[in-house]
Amino acid sequence: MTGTGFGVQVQDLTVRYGAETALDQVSLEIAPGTITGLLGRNGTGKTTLLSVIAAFRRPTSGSVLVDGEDPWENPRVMAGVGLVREGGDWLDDRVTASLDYLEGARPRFDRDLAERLLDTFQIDPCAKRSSLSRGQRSALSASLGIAVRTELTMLDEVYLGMDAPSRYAFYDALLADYLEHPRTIVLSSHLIDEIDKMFEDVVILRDGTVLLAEGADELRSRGTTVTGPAAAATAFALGRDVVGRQELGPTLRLTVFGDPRPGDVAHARELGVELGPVDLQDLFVHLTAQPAVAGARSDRKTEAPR
Ligand SMILES: Nc1ncnc2c1ncn2[C@@H]1O[C@H](COP(=O)(O)OP(=O)(O)OP(=O)(O)O)[C@@H](O)[C@H]1O
Repeated sequence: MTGTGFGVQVQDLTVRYGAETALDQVSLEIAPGTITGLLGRNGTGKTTLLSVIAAFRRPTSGSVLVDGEDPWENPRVMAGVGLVREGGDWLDDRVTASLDYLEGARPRFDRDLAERLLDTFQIDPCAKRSSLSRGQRSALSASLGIAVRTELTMLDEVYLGMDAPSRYAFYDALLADYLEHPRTIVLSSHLIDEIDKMFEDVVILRDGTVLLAEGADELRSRGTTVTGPAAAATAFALGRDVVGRQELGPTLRLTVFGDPRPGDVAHARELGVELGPVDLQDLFVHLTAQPAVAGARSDRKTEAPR
């Protein structure tokens, strides 16, 4: 699903807050019409990056292009860019006033959808945002973030305050609307296991730099789970980078990181172990816990949209 929505090119982007360097020479690309997971541990620069892309903040140096143009004071581009944060501080206090505002200001805003989502999350449109619980404020922000349908929609950990049923309702609603109305979506998070199936591309930030930027499937293919009798699984994993271990009675499941090797399938069959796919969450924890990873790319080359 590509070609609809705004693409983003970030080149050598540095942002400093006084002596603190939040982003250091970051280069990456977000293809139009994709869902990208922007991942990183706390304080790695995710919000700062999204704020610069949304033109809330000027970079210290480097450049950002959204749909081919500098977004700063650019009404055409900004009309198609939405950055949604958890607390809904971008919204009016009265929910209906936010709906009225978005209807006037954002041509693609779907009020019916917004009202249906508010109903799903049991939010009274006549309520005041300040009277809602934290989870309801998150759900309000997330609902309007979906319904606004900006060509580039960035959701910055918007679902953190929501309980599990609400989060799953949000993921379902976002995916359904994305399939019907393709656009570019960036989801920032450090909680990955619930949403990793949605990502087509993944950017992982670490200490203000790009640790890795690639297709989610490509990243997943760099890890394998090995399941079988403990001795056999251990024999298969010998000399490999083991990043996860789970004992299930006499059975052992190991998660190994690294590109598959020729002969792996035959070797697994000989040993009587099963090879399977890996969770992005496991790889994320491994990659971001370590000082350096061989093979991780420090930037993302320009790619034709897939
Ligand atoms: N307004 C600010 N003034 C000074 N330092 C800041 C400011 N905003 C962010 N920082 C610092 O910049 C770095 C990156 O912060 P940022 O909020 O972008 O990270 P994040 O990845 O979004 O974190 P989290 O997952 O915790 O929300 C952190 O070290 C943070 O302390």
